[in-house]
Amino acid sequence: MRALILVMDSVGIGAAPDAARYGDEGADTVGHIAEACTAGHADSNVREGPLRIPNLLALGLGEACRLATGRVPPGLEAQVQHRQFGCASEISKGKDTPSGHWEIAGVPVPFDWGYFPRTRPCFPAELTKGLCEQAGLPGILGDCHASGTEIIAEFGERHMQTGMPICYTSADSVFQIAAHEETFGLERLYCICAIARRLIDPLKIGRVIARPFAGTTARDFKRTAHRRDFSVPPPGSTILDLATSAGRDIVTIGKIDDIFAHRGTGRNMRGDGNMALFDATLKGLASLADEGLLFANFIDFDTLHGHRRDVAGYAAALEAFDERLPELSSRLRSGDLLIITADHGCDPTWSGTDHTREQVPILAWPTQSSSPIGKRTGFADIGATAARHLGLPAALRGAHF
Ligand SMILES: O=P(O)(O)O[C@H]1O[C@H](CO)[C@@H](O)[C@H]1O
Ligand SMILES: [Mn+2]
Ligand SMILES: [Mn+2]
Repeated sequence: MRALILVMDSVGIGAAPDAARYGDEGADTVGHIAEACTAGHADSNVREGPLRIPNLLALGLGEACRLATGRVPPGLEAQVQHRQFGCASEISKGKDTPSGHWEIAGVPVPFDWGYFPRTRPCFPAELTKGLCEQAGLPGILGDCHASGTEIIAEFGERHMQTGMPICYTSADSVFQIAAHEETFGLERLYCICAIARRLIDPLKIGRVIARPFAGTTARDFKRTAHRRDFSVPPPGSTILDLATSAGRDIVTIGKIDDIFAHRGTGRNMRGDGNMALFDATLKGLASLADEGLLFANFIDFDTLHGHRRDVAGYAAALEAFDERLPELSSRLRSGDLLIITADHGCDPTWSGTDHTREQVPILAWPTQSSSPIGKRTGFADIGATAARHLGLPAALRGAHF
C-alpha cells in the first residue's frame, strides 16, 4: 500500500470563488483549452482537433470541470469509469506554486506574501544595493515585472556585455534572476541567488528563482533545464515531514524538493520536461517501498505553455501526459492510492503571462471511501487523504475524502 500525488502544474479547471480579487474572474485553463481545440484554434504540427485526453476523462476530469464551473467543456463529455473525482479551491492567498503545493501537502499559508510593485524600478533601492555589494555586481538589468522569455530577449545581449544579471518579478511573490550559463556562470548564478534569498527574507518573498539561459543573440537565447528555486520552508509540518518522522520511504519527482525547501523530500529524481518526469515517476514508483509516498510535479504545462500563452502547446502537453497514464495505472498495486491534481491555473487564453486563481481537479484512484469527493474548500484535503491512506497521524489541516 503506497500513496502517489501527481501535480499537473497549473492545470486549473475554472475560476476560484475569489478569482475577482486577482483579476481572474472567468479564467479556466482546461475549459478554454478544450474550447479552443474544438473550435480548431489549437492545431499545430504536433496535434489537431478536439482535445484527446481519454484517460483523464475516465478518471472524471470532465465531471470535475462540471463541479467547478457548472459545465463540461466541449469535447470532454465522456463515460467516467472511476467515480472518485472532485474539485478544490485554495484557502491560502496568492496563486503561486509554493502555497498551492504546501496546501496540497496539508499546510495552507496563514500569512500574506510580499510582492513587488508594478513600477520601474520595482525592487527597493536597498535590496539592489545590498545584492550588488555582496555579490560584487556592477548593477542589475530589468528591475521590473516581466515575462521570463521576453526579458532575456530584451536584455540578454546587454547582460553578456556588462555582466549585470537580469532581475525581474511577476504577479507572484518571486525575485527571479536570469543570467547566461557560460558567460556569467551557473554556479555564480546560484551563488547570487543564495545571497538574494537572505536579503529578501524580511520582505516575505516566497521564492528566488535562478533562470539560466544559453545562446548567443536575442534570436536564439533559450532557458536551460538548470533552473533552481530557492524557496522558504513551509510554515508547518507537511505530509512529507509526517512521512519522514514515521520513517517512510519518500520519492519526490521534479521540483518538489525545491518547493519544500528540501525538507522531508526523500529521494529526489529530476527530469528535463514532462516526459522525462513521467519516466522518473515510473522509476521512482518501481523502487518505492511499501507504505511509501511519491510526490511529483509536472512543470511543462505551466512554464512552457501556460506562461507563454501557448494554447496548442498546452493541449499537446495534456494529450502527451494523458497518453502515458496507462503505463502508470498498470504499475499500481492493489491498495495503492493515486491522486492527480494541480496547484493553481495558468490559462493560456488569459491576458498577461501570470498564473490564474483557479479551482483544481482532484482525481483519485481508488480511495477507501465510496462517497463522492465533491467540491472541496482547501487543497489540504488531498494531503489529509493521502496521510490517512498511509496511516500517518492526523496532523494536517484538511479533512480526508
Ligand atoms: O515568465 P517566467 O520567467 O516563466 O516566470 C514565471 O515563473 C514564475 C514561477 O512559476 C512565475 O512567477 C512567473 O513569473
Ligand atoms: Mn505551479
Ligand atoms: Mn508558473
